[in-house]
Amino acid sequence: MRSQYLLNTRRWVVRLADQCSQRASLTVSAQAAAANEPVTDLPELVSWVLHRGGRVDGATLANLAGRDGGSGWGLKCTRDVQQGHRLITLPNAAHLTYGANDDPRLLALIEKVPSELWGAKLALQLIAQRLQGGESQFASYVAELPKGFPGIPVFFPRTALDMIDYPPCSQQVKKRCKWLYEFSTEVLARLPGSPEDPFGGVAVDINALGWAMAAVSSRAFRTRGPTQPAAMLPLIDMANHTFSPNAEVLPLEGGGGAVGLFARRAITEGEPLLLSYGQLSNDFLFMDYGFIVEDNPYDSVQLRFDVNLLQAGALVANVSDALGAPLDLAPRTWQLQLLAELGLVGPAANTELNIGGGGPGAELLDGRLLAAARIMVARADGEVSGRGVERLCAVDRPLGRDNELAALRTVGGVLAFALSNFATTLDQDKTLLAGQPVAVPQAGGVGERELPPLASEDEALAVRFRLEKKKILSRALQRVGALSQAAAGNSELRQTAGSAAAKKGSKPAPATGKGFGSKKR
Ligand SMILES: C[S@@+](CC[C@H](N)C(=O)[O-])C[C@H]1O[C@@H](n2cnc3c(N)ncnc32)[C@H](O)[C@@H]1O
Repeated sequence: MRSQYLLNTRRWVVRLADQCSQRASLTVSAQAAAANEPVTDLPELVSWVLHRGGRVDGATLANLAGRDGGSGWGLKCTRDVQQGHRLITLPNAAHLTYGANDDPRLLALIEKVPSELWGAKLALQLIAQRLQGGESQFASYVAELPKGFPGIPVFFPRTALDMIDYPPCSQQVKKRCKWLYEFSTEVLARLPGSPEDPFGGVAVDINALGWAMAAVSSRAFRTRGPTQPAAMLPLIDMANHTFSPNAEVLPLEGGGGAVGLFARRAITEGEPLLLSYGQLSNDFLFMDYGFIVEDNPYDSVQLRFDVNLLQAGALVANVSDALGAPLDLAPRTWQLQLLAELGLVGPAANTELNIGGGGPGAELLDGRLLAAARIMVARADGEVSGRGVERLCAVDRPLGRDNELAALRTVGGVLAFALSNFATTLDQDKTLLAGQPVAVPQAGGVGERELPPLASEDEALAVRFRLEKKKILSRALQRVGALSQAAAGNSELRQTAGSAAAKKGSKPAPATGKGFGSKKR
């Protein structure tokens, strides 16, 4: 079956090109993505590694579907091994990468890809290897790569894409689709018949490029450092992800680029061999790997700072000034100066704020967000000036009782505002995931419309992704509540005269408009 597949490789890519000419966008390749046919003859991959000069000692491939921390195929330990044991050795010759020995036409094409899209560079090499079929030294490896990558949002149909409902991620998906479309139509489509063509006249279309990009983003390693080409590491790349891995990939000393998969601790026979793909947010896991981790300590909600965001938060939380009027956060010169010191305004400002994402046990609130609120609710610069950026950002070190209560209330309003920007609530998402429909307000606020039960795995993944964002915002709101209680009961905090006060007993008002930032990568 595998050799037949190899013979068909060229035709398979052409078939994707045919599909693309009939359809406009990448989302149409969902069918190809859904066809995540199980890889066949997996032990052959082990033979191939041995044939390429590698070693396998205590590891094998296994179908781990349903096991914790893994999906589909993975690696497992075949005997008890000690910490530091080398389970797989992969010499340089078994790494799928690119370099000076490759076809100059391929290297010239790779050069056309911007350096930050390192995965796309390697994807072009993967396509070249795929088109070589049985002549490629990596034929066995390439043939056993999944034919589709379900869960990766660039392959989602429109309905599932819309369900992500989190602009930093949706925008990033659109950006990726745009790049795939432009590179395939403006660069790849012009290659057949030209002297620059490294693909032997085969039309490589957006679906073929999308497949290769997904294969790379979900499997490649950067063992040679950030400035060197990435590599696919056959067999080792069958290891699934966890944040508490029992294995790790390390370069071999004096190994001329060879790498090994090592046991990080003693591992018993039958245990899955799990790597950490990195301390990644769900945005990265979702977009690059097609899965998310529940209660991921590295996941965050990204907000884009703007004084208007604080103003919206103050309005939502009914923060009033000393005279009881709604707080007006039009910044004064000294406030703008302090916001500039925080790096939140000005030409070189970094306005990205993150709620959560610092790792296990880390502070959920963004110190710069609280500092900005402390500055903006202060009525006189003496309340906040001269403290230094670090002190202003210290979440657990209020400057004064009234200032802190108003600042925390404003931050709570910002979080509630961010939550209100989702089309559904956290509980409604849980209902949807339980297979039930939910009723949500119509756009414009008049009447309700029913959201039907989720229709696909893609839709369920999109809803699980956004549910995790809502959980982070809810936890951050709880944290604000706890900090407010502590500040209110802290008798050592000096009352700061003239500062804005949080109006007690008032409920957050509904808000409209998006306060999310856009994902930069
Ligand atoms: C490097 S591959 C690992 C081998 C893969 N399981 C396979 O069958 O080819 C990475 C892919 O495995 C899956 N995966 C890895 N770790 C996972 C996890 N903790 N939860 C869900 N899926 C996971 C995802 O589909 C991901 O894109």
